[in-house]
Amino acid sequence: MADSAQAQKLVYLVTGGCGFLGEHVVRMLLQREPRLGELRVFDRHLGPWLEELKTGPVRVTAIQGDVTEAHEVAAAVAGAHVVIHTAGLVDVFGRASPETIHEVNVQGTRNVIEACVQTGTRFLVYTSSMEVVGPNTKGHPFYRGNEDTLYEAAHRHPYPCSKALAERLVLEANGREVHGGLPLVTCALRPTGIYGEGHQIMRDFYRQGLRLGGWLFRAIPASVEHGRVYVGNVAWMHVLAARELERRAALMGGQVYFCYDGSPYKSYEDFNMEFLGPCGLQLVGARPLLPYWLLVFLAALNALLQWLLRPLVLYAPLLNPYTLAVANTTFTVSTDKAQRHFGYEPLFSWEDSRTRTILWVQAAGSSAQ
Ligand SMILES: NC(=O)c1ccc[n+]([C@@H]2O[C@H](COP(=O)([O-])OP(=O)(O)OC[C@H]3O[C@@H](n4cnc5c(N)ncnc54)[C@H](O)[C@@H]3O)[C@@H](O)[C@H]2O)c1
Ligand SMILES: CC(C)CCC[C@@H](C)[C@H]1CC[C@H]2[C@@H]3[C@H](O)C=C4C[C@@H](O)CC[C@]4(C)[C@H]3CC[C@]12C
Repeated sequence: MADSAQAQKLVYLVTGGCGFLGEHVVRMLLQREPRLGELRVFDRHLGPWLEELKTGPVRVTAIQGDVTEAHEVAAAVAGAHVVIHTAGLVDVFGRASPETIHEVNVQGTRNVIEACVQTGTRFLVYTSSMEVVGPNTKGHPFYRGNEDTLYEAAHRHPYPCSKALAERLVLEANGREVHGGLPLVTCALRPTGIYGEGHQIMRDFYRQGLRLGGWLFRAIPASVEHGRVYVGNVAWMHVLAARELERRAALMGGQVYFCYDGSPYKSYEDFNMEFLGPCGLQLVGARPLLPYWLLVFLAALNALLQWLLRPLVLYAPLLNPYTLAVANTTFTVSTDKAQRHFGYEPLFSWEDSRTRTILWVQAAGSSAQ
């Protein structure tokens, strides 16, 4: 990645490249990264859609592997110029054990860093999460905050704990000497709640609404703002950050950036209705139908049932004390740090993001996608 080699073709590795965000990053790199020479897609579960990408001008290499296996990660990283590490176990519902979440998100990230150091890969972009900051368990609002806003980050749930630890590892690795003697340059991107094509929870809400005859019932006050960002813009920010890390190493190295775009500030449910409404669903109630104390009780009951039933069956409903706290606490960002540091501007307008998501929900809701 030197000035004299403008035309040099680069090898990129995307871990978790077959996930919701990962697929968008992969496709975005192929569309928008002119210096891409080879794209390695590393995932535990490879998607069949990768096959169609192999016929294009850029060499696409699919690698089935596990980030918790250091030797598999090292083999995939060897010879790559840039790593975008987006693989992670996203579980706030109690499907996986805390140990497994830690293993994938923390040890997996450690393996990626060590692989970069051992093999001489210098540029690492990590997909972190807003949950590294909050919402915290005390329900403190984070109202249109930025990367410098003071906030009491108090983590107890395994998922945000693991993302916070992994992010710290990535940031602390900035400046480490990699094989060949040059410094590693890292940064972390913190998306809020991502939506868009491939968003399984949105699809689940749509199907649930259809089952209930087209109705969804308000649970959270409309005044609680929940930050959301379109997946295409999150992918674009990853591509830009990866591209600019060398030229702006001194500025960007060791930095965190919230992922943002022009998506409106709304409650979780009102935001979902931007897509589910045009698909024929209605949200009943200007106010929550159930009192909050009852939701707290139901969430606690779900947690108890999950624990009691665990030896027999996995019971993992959407509502639990943690998801209720996240949905019921204002957490929105307003920042221009990524714009100032590496020229990020959203690629997709809100109207475009909305239209693309509606078309996907309509198609996904009626198929077994
Ligand atoms: N979805 C969101 O709203 C959101 C918000 C902020 C941050 N994030 C972060 O973005 C990243 C991607 O999330 P997503 O929503 O696309 O989730 P996802 O589950 O759709 O994608 C994660 C991918 O990682 C892969 N993976 C999991 N464990 C692996 C392992 N041990 N080895 C190799 N690959 C493995 C999965 O197979 C999957 O393809 C995660 O790091 C997540 O923490 C997501
Ligand atoms: C009506 C509610 C009580 C129903 C519960 C909704 C709940 C499942 C939703 C609300 C907020 C969602 C999280 C939020 O968008 C941000 C993230 C960050 C990311 O790193 C992982 C996903 C996650 C936790 C979303 C999961 C689903 C949540 C909790």
